[in-house]
Amino acid sequence: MLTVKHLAKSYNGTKKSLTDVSFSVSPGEVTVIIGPSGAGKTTILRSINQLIRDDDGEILFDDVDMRQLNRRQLRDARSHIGMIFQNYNLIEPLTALENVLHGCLGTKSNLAGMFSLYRNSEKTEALQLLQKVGLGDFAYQQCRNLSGGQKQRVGIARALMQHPKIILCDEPIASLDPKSTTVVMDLLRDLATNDGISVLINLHQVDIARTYADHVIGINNGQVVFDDRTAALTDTAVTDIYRKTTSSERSLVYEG
Ligand SMILES: Nc1ncnc2c1ncn2[C@@H]1O[C@H](COP(=O)(O)OP(=O)(O)OP(=O)(O)O)[C@@H](O)[C@H]1O
Repeated sequence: MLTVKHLAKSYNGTKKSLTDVSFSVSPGEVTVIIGPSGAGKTTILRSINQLIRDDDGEILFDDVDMRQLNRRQLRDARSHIGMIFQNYNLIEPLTALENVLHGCLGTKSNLAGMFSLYRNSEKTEALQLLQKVGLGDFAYQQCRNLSGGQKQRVGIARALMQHPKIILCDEPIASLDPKSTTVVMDLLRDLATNDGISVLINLHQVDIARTYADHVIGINNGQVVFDDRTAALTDTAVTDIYRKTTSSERSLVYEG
């Protein structure tokens, strides 16, 4: 359903943040990307829905290359891709319900979106989604009054409002305590297993990757150094993924 081929990205024209990155994400699976800080995990995730423009490669989402789409086509494709962020990206003064409703803005005309005109069926669905993530009683609370774990669950409900085929999560638990981490990861796992939604997650916590992932991709220095089922993620493999790159290896990546 998602295949990334030979993706390359340089932010400043010389240093390559990604070099020839290829991998696939299967339907209904949790795929976790791990790797040291600065390895390129966020760059990969943001390239998939073209929040940043990569330099080379293919991003096949349901066999269509995201890189070749015009603005309207890209907006349409993005409406099937949910995003979950470390800092939640909610509108804090608005209620949980209003934030979830924002998930369907991508399907509305500019005018309806500007005036936040939602159908009753959409409001009902947003309430149901808040119940699904365990926040039925918080629908009318301003998001600024919610805990981090609750905010992330609002973010998940907002993504679900898009009826996504895939949810991209950039360090979704980085700001959460262990209890909230479990709630959020259980929820993401459940969406893959029971709703058939593909979930692609950038994580720093190897133990969480081992617990929740079907498939792990290891990135080091802008390159894929591990791509296998979770059972193959041995301690040796983890050490290799997190190894420091030597200056000669880095110079390979720096070449133009
Ligand atoms: N906007 C930018 N301008 C210039 N360089 C950037 C930009 N964003 C990222 N980079 C560089 O690209 C490389 C990959 O960054 P990226 O944020 O994708 O890594 P990451 O693996 O997600 O790191 P972290 O785990 O710390 O979030 C790093 O060397 C980073 O400094």
